[in-house]
Parts: sequence; structure tokens; C-alpha cells
Amino acid sequence: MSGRLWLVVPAAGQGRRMGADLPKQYLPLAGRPVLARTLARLHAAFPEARLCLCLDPDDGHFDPAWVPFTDWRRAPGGAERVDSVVNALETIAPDAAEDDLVLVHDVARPCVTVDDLSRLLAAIADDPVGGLLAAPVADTMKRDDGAGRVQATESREGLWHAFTPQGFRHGLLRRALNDAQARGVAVTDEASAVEAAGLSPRLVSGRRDNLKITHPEDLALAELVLSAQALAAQAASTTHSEASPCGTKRA
Ligand SMILES: Nc1ccn([C@@H]2O[C@H](COP(=O)(O)OP(=O)(O)OP(=O)(O)O)[C@@H](O)[C@H]2O)c(=O)n1
Ligand SMILES: C[C@](O)(CO)[C@H](O)COP(=O)(O)O
Repeated sequence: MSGRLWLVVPAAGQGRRMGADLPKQYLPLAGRPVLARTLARLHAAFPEARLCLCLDPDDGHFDPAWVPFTDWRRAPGGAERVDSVVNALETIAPDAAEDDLVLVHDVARPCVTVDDLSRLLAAIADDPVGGLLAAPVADTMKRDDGAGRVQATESREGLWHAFTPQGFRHGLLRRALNDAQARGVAVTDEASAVEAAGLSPRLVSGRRDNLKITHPEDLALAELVLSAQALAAQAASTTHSEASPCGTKRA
């Protein structure tokens, strides 16, 4: 990979659909704030990366002790997610080169695995466009008629769920987002801005448990995912130790 690696983490949302007393990034998830868990996953995969964290300028809950990165800065959150990401790209612009790779990851996706993060980076490191973690749609898709009834069954052929991280070169992403905003193109992720610029981001198949905590029930699901991932990691390390003649079994 040429250039340095930047992580942009939009964490300036209000969590309206969650409807809690706190923005969802500060709710406890298996004993730690969601924000701390997400940053810990990113740090486990990319300890040397530079971080830009988008926070609401009026945020009264953030604690810098939750940031495990040595090189990090904050950017002011904007009205929408895209505005927060644009602010982050402006904030890092004096230090970021045109070709530096930027991975944008929602603070609300704490279950992303180190393996998926590494695979995404490997898949896009030398890609001229960039790409995103995603998964093919697995359910039958219905379109409603606006009155609570089915109007049609839509084909799911070729449809994917877009996750984060989404990774692009700093210069390309900054221009794509600025152009999309100037043209009034609706942008709900980085890839859609790059698509609006006429390019085709790479789809990198990722785990379906990289869920975005959005509604109240998602918090309990994320806890279950984290504990299932921890059990799987423990089982894998035990199997590895047993298979290795010099391996020492870990507790
Ligand atoms: N103005 C905003 C809005 C959202 N986000 C971030 O973008 C990610 C995805 O947004 P979403 O899940 O919609 O979060 P919220 O905006 O907090 O939720 P809601 O839409 O329910 O209010 C989250 O990490 C959120 O913190 C942000 O940085 N700035
Ligand atoms: C960026 C994203 O996570 C991709 O799925 C998503 O678009 C953000 O969710 P939102 O509800 O549109 O803010």
C-alpha cells in the first residue's frame, strides 16, 4: 500500500432511533461504552493508523481515555453523517497526502472483526477506486404500497448491504463528497459519493454480524455477537495450541 492509513470515525450522531437518554455511542456494551469498543477493534487491527474522531461540538460525554491511538485528533460533527465525514477530511487535509488511504467506520459498528478489517485493507490497498465491506442481501425483498400492503416483490439479485469501513484515497473521497454535496446528491455512505463521480467501488464480502446499532434491540444483539466472537476466538486458540507440538494451552 502506498501512503499512510487514516481512520475517520463519525461519532456525532444523536441516536434518535435508539431513543435512549444518551447518544448510543455512549451506551454500555458488555461493560464498556460502544465508542470505546469500536475504537479498540480498530486499534487491534491498525495500531499505527492515525485517527480522526467526529464528535458533536456540544458533546458532554466523551472521555479521551477511551481512545487507544497515540496519533489522533477530533473534528466537529455536522448536521448529517456526510457533513461529519466532510469535516473530518478537512481537518486531516493539512497532514494527509492525496494518496493516503482513509477508512471511514461508523462508531455504531463495534462488532467489526480484525479479520474483516485486515481483508478490506488488503483488498483495496492497491485498488484505483477503493471499496467497502458489504454482504449480499439474503431475504426476499418487498416493496410496500405506502398503505402497509405489499405492492411488489423485488429481485434481490445483485443487491448487497453496505457496511463500514469504506475506504478510499483522501483526495478522491474529498472531491467526491464535496461534488456530491455541491450537486445536492443524497449521500448516505462514502461509496455513494464515489459512485456519483462515475466510479465503481469494490465490494468486499464481510461478516453479517458487523451490525450497526440503530434500534434498542440491536444493543442486546451486539452483546451476543461480541460474546460469540470471544468464544470462537478462544476455541480457535485452544485448537491451535493442541495442534502445535510446542503450543502452550491458554486459559
Ligand atoms: N450528524 C451525524 C450523524 C451520524 N453520525 C454518525 O454516523 C454513524 C451512522 O449514523 P446512524 O446510525 O444514523 O447514527 P445516529 O445519527 O446517531 O442515529 P439516528 O439516525 O437514529 O439519530 C454513527 O456512527 C453516527 O454517530 C455522525 O457522525 N454525525
Ligand atoms: C454508512 C452506513 O453504515 C452504511 O450502511 C449507513 O448508511 C449509515 O446509516 P444511516 O442510517 O443511513 O445513517
